[in-house]
Amino acid sequence: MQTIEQLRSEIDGINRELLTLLNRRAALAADIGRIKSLEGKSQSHYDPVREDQQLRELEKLNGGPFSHATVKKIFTEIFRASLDLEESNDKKQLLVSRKVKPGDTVLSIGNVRVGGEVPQVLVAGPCSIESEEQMDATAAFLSARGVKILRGGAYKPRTSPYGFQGMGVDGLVLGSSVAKSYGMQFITEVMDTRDVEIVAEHADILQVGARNMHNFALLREVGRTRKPVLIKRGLSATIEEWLYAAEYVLSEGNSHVILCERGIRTYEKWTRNTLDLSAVALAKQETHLPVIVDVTHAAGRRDLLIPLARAALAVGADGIHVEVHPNPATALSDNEQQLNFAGFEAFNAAIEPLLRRAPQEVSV
Ligand SMILES: O=C(O)C(=O)C[C@]1(C(=O)O)C=C[C@@H](O)C=C1
Repeated sequence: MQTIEQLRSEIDGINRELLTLLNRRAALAADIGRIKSLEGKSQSHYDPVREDQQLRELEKLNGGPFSHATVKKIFTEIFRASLDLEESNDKKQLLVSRKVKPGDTVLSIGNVRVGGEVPQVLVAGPCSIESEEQMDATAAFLSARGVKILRGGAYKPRTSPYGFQGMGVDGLVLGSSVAKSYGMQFITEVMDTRDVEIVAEHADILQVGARNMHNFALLREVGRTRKPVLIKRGLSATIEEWLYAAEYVLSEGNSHVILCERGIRTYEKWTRNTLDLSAVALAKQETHLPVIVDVTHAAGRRDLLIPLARAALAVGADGIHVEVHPNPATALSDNEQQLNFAGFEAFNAAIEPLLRRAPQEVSV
C-alpha cells in the first residue's frame, strides 16, 4: 500500500504533465484562432460542432472512474479557456488586416497612385534589363500608352546558376535613369539583404520576388526602408504565409506594401503556374493593401494573358503586371512569355474597357 505522501507526489507529477499538455493544447487552439481570424469566416471563434465531436470521442474513450458528466464539465471548461485565449489574441490584430485599418491603403509613388478607388495601374517592362537601347525603346513605347510603372530585373533569380544573372548595379542605374527620363516609376527586384540599400537608392518600388517571399531577413530589411515594397506570393505559399510576409514589412514600420499574386505551383502543366484569383479576392477582403496580378508568370504563355488580366480586374485587382520586350525572341530570360509591342497593344486594348477611370475622365 502506498503512503499518502507517495500518492501525492505521483499526483504532483501528473499535475506537471497536465499543465504541459494543457498549455500545448492552448498553443494549438491559439494557432487555430489565428487562422480563423485571417480567414475572417466569422466574427466568433466558437464552434459547437467541433466541441460536440470532441465530447463524443471522449465519452467513447472514458474508462472512469470519472463519469462522462464530469469529463464533459472539465473539457467544457477547457474549451471556454481556449476560446477566451483565441479571442483575446484576436484583439492583437495583424497590421495588414482590415480589422486594424478598415479603409484601403492608397500608395502615392511619384505621379502614380495604387490601391483603393484610383484607376488600376499597369506595371510593364522586360523581364531583365539587358541594354540601354532595349530599356529606352520599351519605356518610350509604354509611357506613350499611359503605363506609369516600368519594371526590369537587374538581379535575376534564375533556376540555373549558369543562366543570365542580370546586370546588377549597372542595370539599376540604367533602369532608373530611363524611367526618370520618361516620367515613369521604376520597380526592380532585390534578392539579398546586402543589396537593399543600393537598390533602394535607384528604385522607386522594391520587389520581393516569389522565391524570396519566405526570406524573413530580407522582408525585415525592406521593412526598414520607407520605399514601397511589392511582395510576390511564393511559389507554394498559402495565402496566410503571403499575408504574414507583408506583416513582416509592416511590423518594421513600412506600410507601403503592394501584394502581388503570380500563380502558384500545382499539378497543372499546361500553364507555368495556376493563377489563384480567390487569393486576390481574399487579400482584398481581409487586408487594406493594394493587390496586383502578375499574369505573365501565372500563365507562362502569351495566349492567356488577356483573359487572365480581364478576370483579375473583374475580381478586384488594383493593377496588372505584364512583361514586355522589344524583341522577346532575343530576350536573355523568359522569352516564351514576354509580349512584343504589337502584343502589348492588343493586350492594352482588350483590358482597357475594364479599367476604372480617373474621376475627371468620367463623361456625364
Ligand atoms: O477547433 C477549433 O475550432 C478551436 O477553436 C479549438 C476549440 C478547442 O479548444 O478544442 C476551442 C473553441 C471552439 O469552440 C472549438 C474548439
